[in-house]
Amino acid sequence: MLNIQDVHKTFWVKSSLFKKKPVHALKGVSLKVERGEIFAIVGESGSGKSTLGKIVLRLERPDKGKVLLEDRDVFSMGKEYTKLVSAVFQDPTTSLNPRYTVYQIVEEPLLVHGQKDIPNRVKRSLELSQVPLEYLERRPTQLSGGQRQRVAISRAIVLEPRLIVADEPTASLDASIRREILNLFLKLKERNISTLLITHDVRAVEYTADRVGVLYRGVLVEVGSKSQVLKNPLHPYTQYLLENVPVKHPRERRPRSFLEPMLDETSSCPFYSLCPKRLEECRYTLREVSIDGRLVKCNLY
Ligand SMILES: Nc1ncnc2c1ncn2[C@@H]1O[C@H](COP(=O)(O)OP(=O)(O)OP(=O)(O)O)[C@@H](O)[C@H]1O
Repeated sequence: MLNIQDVHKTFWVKSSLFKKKPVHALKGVSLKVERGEIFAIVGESGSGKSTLGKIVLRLERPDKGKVLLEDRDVFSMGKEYTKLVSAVFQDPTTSLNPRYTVYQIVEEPLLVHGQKDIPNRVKRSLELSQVPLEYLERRPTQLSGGQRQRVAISRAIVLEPRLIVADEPTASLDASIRREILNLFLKLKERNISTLLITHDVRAVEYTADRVGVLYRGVLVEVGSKSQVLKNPLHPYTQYLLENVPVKHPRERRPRSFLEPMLDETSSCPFYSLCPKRLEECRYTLREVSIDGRLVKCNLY
C-alpha cells in the first residue's frame, strides 16, 4: 500500500560563519507497508526516523526517491492525500489546538474535507479511541496526557484513513498509559488501518508491530518480521540496540558509545567504525542480502 523507494534526504546545517555542512538524514531508504500492517521504524535519536515520517506526511520533500500510496506518487496527489494518511505526534499538548473543544478538534478534518453526518462520525471516532463522550465540551488542558493522546488519535482516524504515521505516540506518556494507547493501534489494525510506528521504544515494537525496520544514521540496516528481528537480529547494530533495551537500573546500562560521532564518514557502511565484526571490505562496499524473507545490509551475510 505504501511504497517508499530509495529515499534520500540531506539537510545543510551551518558549520561556521560562511560554511554549511551536509547532514545525511536518509540514505536510500526503501520499504513497503501493507494494508492493515503495523510497521515499526526503530532507531536511536538522530537516526532519521522523524525525517522519514515527515516525508511520508509530505512535510518534507525527499531529494531523491519516491513515495507511492497505492501506486500513486504522493507528492502529485492533492488534498485527498490528507484524507488517506494522517498523523499522531509525540506530544498531544502541542499538536492539539488548546482553544478548541474535543468535539471541535475531532470535527475539523471532517469540515476541511466537506464531509456529511459530522456529529455521528465524531462520536464514533471518539468511541473507537475510548474517549468518554462527556469530554466533548472539554478543552485539551482539562484532560490527562493519555486522554489528550486518545483525542489526537480520534482526530487522526475520523476520516477513516488508510495509514497513520505515529511518531513516538507514547513517548510523553506514563508507562501505565502507554499500553492502552498501543492497544488502540492494534484495534485500528483490525479495521485494516495501517500504522507506520516511529519509535525508539523496543518494547512498543514488541507489543504491536508486524514488521520492523531498523534505521541507523539514515540507512535501513535490517527489515524483517518482528520475531525475526527481535529474536534473531542479524545486523551488528540491531544486536547492539536490543542488548541495550533499557534495564531496570541506569547503572546496569552499557555506555552508549555508538552515539559518538562517526570516525569514518566515507565508509560504505554507516556502522563501520563502531562495528565489532567489521570486515575490511565494509569500507568500500555494502551488500544487501535477503535471508528468509528479511533484508539485511551487511557484508557478514
Ligand atoms: N530541519 C532540519 N535541519 C537540519 N537538520 C535536520 C533537520 N531535521 C533533522 N535534521 C537532522 O537529521 C538527522 C535525523 O534527524 P531525525 O529527527 O529524523 O532523527 P530521529 O531518529 O527522529 O531522532 P529523534 O528521535 O531525536 O527525533 C539528525 O542529525 C538531525 O539533526
